[in-house]
Amino acid sequence: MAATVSFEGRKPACLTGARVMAVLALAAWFLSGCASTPAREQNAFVPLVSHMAARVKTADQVALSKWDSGRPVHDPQREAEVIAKAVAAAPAHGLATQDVEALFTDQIEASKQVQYALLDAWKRTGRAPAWPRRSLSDEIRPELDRLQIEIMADLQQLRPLRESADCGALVARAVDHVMRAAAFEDVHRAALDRALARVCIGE
Ligand SMILES: O=C(O)C(=O)C[C@]1(C(=O)O)C=C[C@@H](O)C=C1
Repeated sequence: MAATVSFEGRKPACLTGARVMAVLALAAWFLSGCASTPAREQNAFVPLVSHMAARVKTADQVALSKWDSGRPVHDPQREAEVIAKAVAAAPAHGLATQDVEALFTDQIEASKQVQYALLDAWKRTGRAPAWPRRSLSDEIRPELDRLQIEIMADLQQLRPLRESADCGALVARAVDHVMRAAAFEDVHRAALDRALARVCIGE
């Protein structure tokens, strides 16, 4: 006869009420992401990550315009303009100029990462997608300028949280949220990580 395990006469320890409560509490803590972060702050980084993700995605259009024009990805003059504009706006947003310079250097690097990846892929197949064309100077760069203003405003709001111990977890949570909505490809996801590299301070 097969041996059976009987609990007769004693309640299995794992089913006691106190233990169930403890497991549920632990699960709630785990699912909430960061136990010490108030609920209203759980999605605090979503606007910043959304705007940075939109900037990353705009690199598709930049790459296409460069494919058509043959202009190089790296445009040092434009980069200097982007950084100078952000640095000039830093004091009004309560941000340190070095911080803003680092953050927008990262945004530019993320854009170049996408551009090089797409242009290389298009070179390999010998053609670029048939997306509608947009003017770099009249449409795409003004859009990047608008996103820059949004990102600066987001950074102003997030000043204390960027220094908190929960920053990394909150950014990761926001990335998950934005990625679910945006259906990004791997190239954009990797570039977004690059863009976010120096968002958390003092980790
Ligand atoms: O405006 C361009 O030409 C871009 O490629 C965009 C961008 C940026 O991210 O702002 C990225 C790389 C260039 O070196 C300059 C600027």
